Amino acid sequence: MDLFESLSNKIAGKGLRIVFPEGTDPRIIGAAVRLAADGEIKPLLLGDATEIAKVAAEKGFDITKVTVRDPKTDAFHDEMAKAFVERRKGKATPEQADEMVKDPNYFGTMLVYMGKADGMVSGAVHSTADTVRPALQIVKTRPDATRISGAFIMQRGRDERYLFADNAINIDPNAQELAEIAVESARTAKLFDIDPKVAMLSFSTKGSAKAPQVDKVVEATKIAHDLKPELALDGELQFDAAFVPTVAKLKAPDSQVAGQANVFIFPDLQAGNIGYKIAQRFGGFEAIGPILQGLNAPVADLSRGCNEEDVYKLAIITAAQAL
Ligand SMILES: CC(C)(COP(=O)(O)OP(=O)(O)OC[C@H]1O[C@@H](n2cnc3c(N)ncnc32)[C@H](O)[C@@H]1OP(=O)(O)O)[C@@H](O)C(=O)NCCC(=O)NCCS
Ligand SMILES: CC(=O)OP(=O)(O)O
Repeated sequence: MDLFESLSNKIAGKGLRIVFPEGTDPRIIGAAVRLAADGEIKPLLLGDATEIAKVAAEKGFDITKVTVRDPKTDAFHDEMAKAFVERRKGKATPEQADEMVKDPNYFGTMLVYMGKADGMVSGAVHSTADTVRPALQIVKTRPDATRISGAFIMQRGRDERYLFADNAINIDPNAQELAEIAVESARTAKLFDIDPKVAMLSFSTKGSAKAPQVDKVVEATKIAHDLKPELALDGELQFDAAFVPTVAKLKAPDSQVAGQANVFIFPDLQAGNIGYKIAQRFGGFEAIGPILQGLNAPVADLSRGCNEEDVYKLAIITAAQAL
């Protein structure tokens, strides 16, 4: 079954509410209208109602089934500002909170934190830092996770599907952080029907190069094995050794993962972000994400280069993460 058919079946009838802080963007409005028409997700657009109605009319969207709220004038503002101050525990004054929750990304994140929305999708207009900072500060990590990272489902056709991480958050993770990203990515992969075989990527395969950057990946591989001994995970592997069976036989003949990997862990964000965009733009892969993993509640950060279809699909994934 197609991934989105399967996810749509999972969320059907649950009435999950997804908030979109960038309510005046035509890609967001278009996706929200489609989701409302499907009836499986209740979309909530944030922004000035007149402005949203104007953009919708210009693009020919019927927004009658979509709820709109304006963070600048919302009746819930005072209650939210109070909850924000409590959550930030001395890191925000009431005056700061008063202004901050008028920001759509903070308002949307607070709705998720306060249980008024099941998930949030933003980032079509805002940078990743501005999109995810509220989630890092307010929603925070799950009790059993220590780091938040960003994964992409990379899909080509109906059946070819991989997970890449971290492509969005941790700029230069140390070995411990990289190991935790790998373990968390395996967990995310299962959500999307991928039986994880995790490759810890490097420019070296099994000692073929020597450098501190390689040592970090070797160390991360050891830590990840200790964290989850039962997980099929190996490193350090170059991408060809991880992915191509004939190359794996030459470069890493004893590996149970080389040549068969489907979860690819990049050593840092330079490699991860560049890597996914190359697969997307040269390789014809659909890049769905970044899906934030390790958070207490689902918040997703779109790439600013996204289209309406990307928004629609990431909303379905975000709703599925809320189950
Ligand atoms: C995500 C990012 C914005 C966070 O950095 P920041 O805004 O400087 O955040 P801070 O260090 O001030 O931390 C803010 C809060 O988030 C928490 N935090 C930061 N990174 C975290 C992580 N990876 N996991 C869990 N919590 C994290 C901090 O502990 C802090 O919590 P506190 O305020 O309650 O003490 C930053 O790592 C970043 O810019 N990453 C790259 C994003 C990017 O451009 N990606 C490419 C495009 S997708
Ligand atoms: C994930 C990502 O690279 O986001 P953006 O393109 O918005 O920087």
